[in-house]
Amino acid sequence: MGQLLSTLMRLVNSQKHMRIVMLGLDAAGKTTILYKLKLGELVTTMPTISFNVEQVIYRNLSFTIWDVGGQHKIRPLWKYYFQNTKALIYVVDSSDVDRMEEARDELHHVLDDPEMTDVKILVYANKQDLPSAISPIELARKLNLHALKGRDWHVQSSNATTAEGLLEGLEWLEKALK
Ligand SMILES: Nc1nc2c(ncn2[C@@H]2O[C@H](COP(=O)(O)OP(=O)(O)OP(=O)(O)O)[C@@H](O)[C@H]2O)c(=O)[nH]1
Ligand SMILES: [Mg+2]
Repeated sequence: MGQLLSTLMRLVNSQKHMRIVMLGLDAAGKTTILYKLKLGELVTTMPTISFNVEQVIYRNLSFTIWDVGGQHKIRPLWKYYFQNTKALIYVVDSSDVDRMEEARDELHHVLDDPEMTDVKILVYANKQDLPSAISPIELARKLNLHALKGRDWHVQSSNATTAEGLLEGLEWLEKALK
């Protein structure tokens, strides 16, 4: 019995806990992604006015994912979620070509914060199902990711409504965080 308990405790303790912040412009698909990962369900979302937080278990990692509202007037609040963050998930609506520069500038502004110097960066090139969506390669160029010297980043194509690409993104994060 004692041995069983200690084996169980070892298993529980072997699970690594990681704090992740998920950001991106309004309507990029962050809340849709969070609940698709958490519940496997497509939820009807409203624009997030503060944040949602959920624990998502992936393999032996336990991610606490903070999904913070992306509307312009509340973006100054993003910085309050940076402390102790191991990774940034940055969600982009790949079809919203008119706002690519805005998405790029907000991302680089976040990454300039001293709290974010070591974070792994997973970009979901979301809404790939829409006809005007640009490719992940094109998105990496538009976001100027190649200028991020010495940073670990990855662009994952996704469709949050069907969950396509979401787990592949977490898989990259799991490896990057090892
Ligand atoms: N076609 C398509 N629609 C999507 C996709 N992901 C999200 N959406 C839709 O986009 C809209 C906005 O999604 P949200 O998840 O609320 O966006 P958000 O990034 O949380 O927005 P804020 O909370 O305002 O920052 C919703 O109508 C979603 O159903 C996708 O991959 N494809
Ligand atoms: Mg939201």
